[in-house]
Amino acid sequence: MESKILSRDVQVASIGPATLALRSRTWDRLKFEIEYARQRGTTANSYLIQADQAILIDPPGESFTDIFLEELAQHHYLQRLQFILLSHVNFNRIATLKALLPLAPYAVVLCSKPGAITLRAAFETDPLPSLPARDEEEAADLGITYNGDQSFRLRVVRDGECLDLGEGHELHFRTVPTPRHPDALCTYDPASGILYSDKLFGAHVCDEHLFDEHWRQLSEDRRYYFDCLHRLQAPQVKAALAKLADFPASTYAPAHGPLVRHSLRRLQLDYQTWCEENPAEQRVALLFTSAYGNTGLMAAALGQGLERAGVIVERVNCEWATPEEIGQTLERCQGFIIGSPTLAGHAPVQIQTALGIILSSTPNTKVAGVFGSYGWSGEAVDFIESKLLNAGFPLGFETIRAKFKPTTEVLQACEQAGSQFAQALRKAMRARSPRQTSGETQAARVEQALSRVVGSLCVVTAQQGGIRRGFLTSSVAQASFNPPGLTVSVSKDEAELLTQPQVPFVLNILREGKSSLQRHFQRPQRPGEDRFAGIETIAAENGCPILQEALAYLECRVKNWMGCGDRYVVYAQVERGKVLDPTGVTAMHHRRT
Ligand SMILES: Cc1cc2nc3c(=O)[nH]c(=O)nc-3n(C[C@H](O)[C@H](O)[C@H](O)COP(=O)(O)O)c2cc1C
Repeated sequence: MESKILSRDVQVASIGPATLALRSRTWDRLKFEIEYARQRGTTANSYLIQADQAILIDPPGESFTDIFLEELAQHHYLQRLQFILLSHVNFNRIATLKALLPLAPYAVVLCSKPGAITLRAAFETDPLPSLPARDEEEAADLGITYNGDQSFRLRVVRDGECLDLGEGHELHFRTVPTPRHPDALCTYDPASGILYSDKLFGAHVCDEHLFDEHWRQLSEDRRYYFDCLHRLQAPQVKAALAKLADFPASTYAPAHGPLVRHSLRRLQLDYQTWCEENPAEQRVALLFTSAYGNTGLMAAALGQGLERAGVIVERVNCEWATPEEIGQTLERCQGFIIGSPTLAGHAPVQIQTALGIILSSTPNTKVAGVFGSYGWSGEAVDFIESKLLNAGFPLGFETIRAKFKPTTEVLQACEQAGSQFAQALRKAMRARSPRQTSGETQAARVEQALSRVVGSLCVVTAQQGGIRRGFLTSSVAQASFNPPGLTVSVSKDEAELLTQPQVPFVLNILREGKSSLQRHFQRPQRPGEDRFAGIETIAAENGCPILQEALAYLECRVKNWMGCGDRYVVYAQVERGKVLDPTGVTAMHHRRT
């Protein structure tokens, strides 16, 4: 708990024979880079192998230099450090290296050939402070082989090369160049079964978990990390995976986030799938007008964020575009963002025209976004947002409003919103392209076609013998209007709860973006478990729990049911109900078949 109060620390733990992980942690967003936009903090992972010879793998960047070196010195006599491996070279890391080398004067720096070019250039422009004098006698006392060379020692590691540290730690190096890190190296240690995977298999997440026993909770962060870092270099990542496949690794030790041990095979398969994914073009229409340039500045920042996340942006200044051009652009794009100033209490007429086109001819499956600058009342943005929400468009980011000229913070928020929008778009596109089932049987075709029927995600909550129960369902449909009634399809286990006349229950309709509730109620209830521990609820008038984070709820009473195949269909009448979050969007379940 205490570590959450500290903004930075170094977590140290043994992860294998003679092997320590030193994770420099920050709970803050480390940098203003798109990959940190989920704001889950990050860890810069370093590793220390203390065999006959000692190697430090990947010292962290300069935000951690002092705390890291202080901690490292607690675990190793730095004079005796023989190797420092840089899996890739960046300027941040060089700062720590420059502080470390005078403390570890006998250490040889290892990196790939392209890494050595960067390193030499950095040391030429900003030379290393002179290292303490070294001599063979002192080296011998320390148990180090030393050839008397007084200069900074750099050794280029080639693909396939090995380095024997003793005690079975014979490191195997593989170069894994990508456009973003042309100098990247991965290293396998057979003594521990650890593959030091650098930028592969990581996540920008900071918490107490050293390993990935909570891997299900990491899936979105891992995917986000992949999308930000690797999506645009998928062919090179695929080649890297093939190169590393020979190593029988039992643990991946990445540069960021938890080490991968419990979900190693799963993450391997995920990476292979993500690399294979048809990089379907993602195109967003950025529609705006700007009388004095303020909304225009916001549009520029949003466009930048979208493009950095790999999305094609079609910018349309509605002042100059014809309605046909606007319509055609919207048709080509899977999402749109609309920005407007407020002038005399309204959006300018050109924006009203664009909005009319959207509302009359754009399917509400497209992801939308709203932004704009205003002076005092800002009606235009509110108006556009409410029209889009009422029409059922999902919003890819929370609407952004700037008072007059946007500040640097607002522009940063716009750029970040661009990347968030790209993620929402990707998610929506994935949901709309279900995985093919294998084979071309009639049953497979039926399953695929049936999966196109989507339902809102709901949690049914009820009480049985004083015990509160709840389960997730997406098989809900309105069945009657007067009186209002609905049907829920339930499994045979769940039917026990609802197949009784007049039994009350609450249907909690979930909100898009609240996947924690979904995950919670997805897993089966364990005997004796309080299903609602840690979940905020209030009691409905019928006595059943209402989930406070739901989008809306309906208090229902069972009237009838029938067995249908492997399920029961329950008909219930709705007695009361309320929308809890008028601006939220209903969460939908798109089946993966
Ligand atoms: C003629 C005029 C009328 C305006 N009317 C409103 C208004 O009714 N409500 C409001 O919040 N801002 C109003 N504003 C302020 C603008 O919305 C604000 O200056 C905004 O930054 C303009 O954005 P732009 O630079 O993208 O055109 C008005 C500005 C002008 C010049």
